[in-house]
Amino acid sequence: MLRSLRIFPATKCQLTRCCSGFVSRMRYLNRLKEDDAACAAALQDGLIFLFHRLSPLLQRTNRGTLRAAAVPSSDVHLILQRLNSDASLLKESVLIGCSEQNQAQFCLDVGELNQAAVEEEFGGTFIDLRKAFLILAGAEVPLVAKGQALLRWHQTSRFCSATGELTHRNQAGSQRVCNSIIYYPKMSPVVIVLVSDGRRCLLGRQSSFPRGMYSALAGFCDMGETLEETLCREVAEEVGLEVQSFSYSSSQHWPFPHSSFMLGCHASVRPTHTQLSVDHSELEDARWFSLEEITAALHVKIPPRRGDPPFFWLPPKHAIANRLITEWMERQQLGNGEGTS
Ligand SMILES: NC(=O)C1=CN([C@@H]2O[C@H](COP(=O)(O)OP(=O)(O)OC[C@H]3O[C@@H](n4cnc5c(N)ncnc54)[C@H](OP(=O)(O)O)[C@@H]3O)[C@@H](O)[C@H]2O)C=CC1
Ligand SMILES: [Mg+2]
Repeated sequence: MLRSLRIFPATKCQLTRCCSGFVSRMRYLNRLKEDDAACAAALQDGLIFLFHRLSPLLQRTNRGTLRAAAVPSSDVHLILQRLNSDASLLKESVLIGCSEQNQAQFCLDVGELNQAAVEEEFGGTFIDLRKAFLILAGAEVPLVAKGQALLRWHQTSRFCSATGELTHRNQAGSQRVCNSIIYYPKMSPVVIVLVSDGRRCLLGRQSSFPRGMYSALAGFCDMGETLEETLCREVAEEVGLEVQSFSYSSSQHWPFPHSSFMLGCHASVRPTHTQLSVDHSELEDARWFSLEEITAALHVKIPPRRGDPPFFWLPPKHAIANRLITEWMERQQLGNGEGTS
């Protein structure tokens, strides 16, 4: 069996950090993680993405679209006071990034407050993240994903699994400590792979997906597995195919189900061995799709509205599955569908 790994040329925005501020921003963020006083000071001038029981606050823009609300910390402080909240709530904010203007970005879960009252004060709505992911676009999507993942981790890591005692977080929220034991946020590695036979690509759907949505195949890495072992095993398990070659594309953090590190790949199977044997305990359906079908689906507006005729649609633009499918389509259009595509 041939199993080769090729690295795709990185896109400009991924690796060419030509703006000189990048290094200073990264060093600033690192300092905020290590220095509680500096982080507390940054919080006073920071921007906060609000959540209520892990659902992000979305506000309507002037153009009628929805976007995740990044609220100045001083405004959050005033509104929390108006809602009679304990001032210590603001300190529970977790550091998630730094804007190009060097303004620290945080997330905060106000789940202990009345949801309707907070929504009214901030002029927005808390929306379940899975639904929000189908609506949101733009640079703040990864921040919202990271914020929810970190908030979830803090909410489920309050006790030390060795001693049973309470753990304590640093101001940035990048770690929790019990005596000498330090806990860091955890992610599960997942391989996501777009399989092609050179002419068509393979998509599947789980019964839990929204109606009509198909995506690339994905699976969690087992302990001790390499990326390539997981990829070949998952394709064999889920659709009964043997991968001939594959190439790495790119990666993404994904907050579901509990924070996954998605490693995106393309894989090819022999055009003579494309008969699917779908494991229906894992996938409701899996099918080969032509270039024409994929091109049309990439232009469908999502999520479909109630009453729309049944059609298949693809994950949103910011999902790595969409990136893999778009890459495949572009290479097919260039007539370069052979090899690892
Ligand atoms: N960003 C994107 O574009 C996409 C992201 N994804 C993500 O990839 C993830 C993995 O894909 P999926 O097909 O579900 O994975 P798998 O094919 O590995 O199947 C999921 C099952 O694996 C078991 N499992 C093993 N390790 C873990 C772990 N660390 N965490 C949770 N379950 C585990 C569970 O089984 P049991 O409960 O029986 O133990 C679970 O139900 C999905 O959760 C989804 O969020 C998927 C498609 C697109
Ligand atoms: Mg799977």
